Amino acid sequence: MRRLEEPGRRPAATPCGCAKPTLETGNLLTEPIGYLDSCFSVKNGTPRQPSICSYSRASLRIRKSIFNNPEHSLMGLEHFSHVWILFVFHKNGHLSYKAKVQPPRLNGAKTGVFSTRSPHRPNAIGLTLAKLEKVEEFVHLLGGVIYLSGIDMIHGTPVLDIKPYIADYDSPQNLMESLGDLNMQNDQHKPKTVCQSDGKTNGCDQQQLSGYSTPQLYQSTKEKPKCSGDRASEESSLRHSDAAKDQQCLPQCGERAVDLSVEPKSHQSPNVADKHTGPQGLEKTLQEEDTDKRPRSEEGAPLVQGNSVGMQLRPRPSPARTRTADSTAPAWVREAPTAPLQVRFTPHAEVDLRQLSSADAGQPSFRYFQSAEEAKCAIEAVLSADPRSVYRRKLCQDRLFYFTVDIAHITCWFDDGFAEVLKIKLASEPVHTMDFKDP
Ligand SMILES: C[S@@+](CC[C@H](N)C(=O)[O-])C[C@H]1O[C@@H](n2cnc3c(N)ncnc32)[C@H](O)[C@@H]1O
Repeated sequence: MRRLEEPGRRPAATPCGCAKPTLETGNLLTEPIGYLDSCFSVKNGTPRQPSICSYSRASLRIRKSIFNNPEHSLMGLEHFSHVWILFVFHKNGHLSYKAKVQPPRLNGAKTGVFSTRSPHRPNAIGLTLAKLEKVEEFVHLLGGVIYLSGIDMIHGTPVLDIKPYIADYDSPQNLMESLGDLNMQNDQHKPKTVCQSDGKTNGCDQQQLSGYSTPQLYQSTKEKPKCSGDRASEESSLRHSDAAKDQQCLPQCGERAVDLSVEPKSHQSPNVADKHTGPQGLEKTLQEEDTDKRPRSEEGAPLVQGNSVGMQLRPRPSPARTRTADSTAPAWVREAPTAPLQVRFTPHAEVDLRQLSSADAGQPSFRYFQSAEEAKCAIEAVLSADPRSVYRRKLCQDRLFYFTVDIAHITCWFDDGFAEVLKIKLASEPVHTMDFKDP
């Protein structure tokens, strides 16, 4: 039986003295899901990033004690080509509270720890994108094993979690209507503004401050975000548009590369998309895969050498899978159970939104959004993707749906193929920028 609380670890107390559950405070007591068997035994010589050596190999046996039904934990993972591994830099000796570090590439110069991948960090947590070579299900009394390549972790590394790499979610190229698309269409290559504060005075250059001179996180801009009034129809038309036309089009800002799907190539299954770039340098492209020169088994699968792993790679089962230029994932991660919804605003809701964003009449204005248009885009994006739970969508379709974003409390309803915003009011508890303040 797992112990949830260790002696000595106390849940943090609230100002009123009551104990707060550890998850609420972020004081997580970690329990490694397994310890890595790695081809690297010591830090010295271990690649500094996974992309450096795609043949560096490791395996991870999942500890059975972690789950109630351990045999299920790896289910479905074999459909992904890459995984994120979250781990502890256990050979660092101690946690590091140095705010500046000297990454090797800076050749002796220092920079802030959060701008680096340094192993010396306050929580000693590492993040590696590795290629998933094989998944071995749980057998009898033994925990399941995953086999990885392209790793930068040493033997014995405690692993905290595994998450699938999903190009649609994890690659900035595939982000829909990112803030960058909305606000920075013309200054993509400009360095970001950095404010340096000595704690007493604001050390920002006045020019740089222009966007931050109010207490808001963001200040309104005059720039109108390019937010399509009807994303749902845009998406579906893009999806179904003729391939030749698609191929001539390069994705514009705000468009999703994923939507410009090309006709599947003859060797691909129909739901395979060959569009995304992904973990660079980690995986071979489709073409390269065919010219792989590694030793092969009789079945044609590349044979992996290496004593700790000693495995033979088999072609993974490929049910409905979506393939990007560099990674694969099961099709379900891209195929939402429902088509994107059209989003409408009643005239009343439009007025509400304008009122909410008007800075006059003592009305608080948005803290995160830069304008009413941006707020509208955000609301559209949220609703278009149908934020309802499956239960609500299937069994309580006629219920009003509420959510809060920034200072806006939104009331809407759904029907076949659309969501309609009925009312937008000032939220009684707007989303705060900081829930936990420094003491
Ligand atoms: C620069 S870190 C990057 C790790 C990860 N990709 C990240 O960005 O969080 C990689 C280096 O950490 C060191 N390292 C790997 N595993 C470690 C462990 N378990 N404890 C301490 N250091 C480790 C090795 O020297 C390796 O070269």
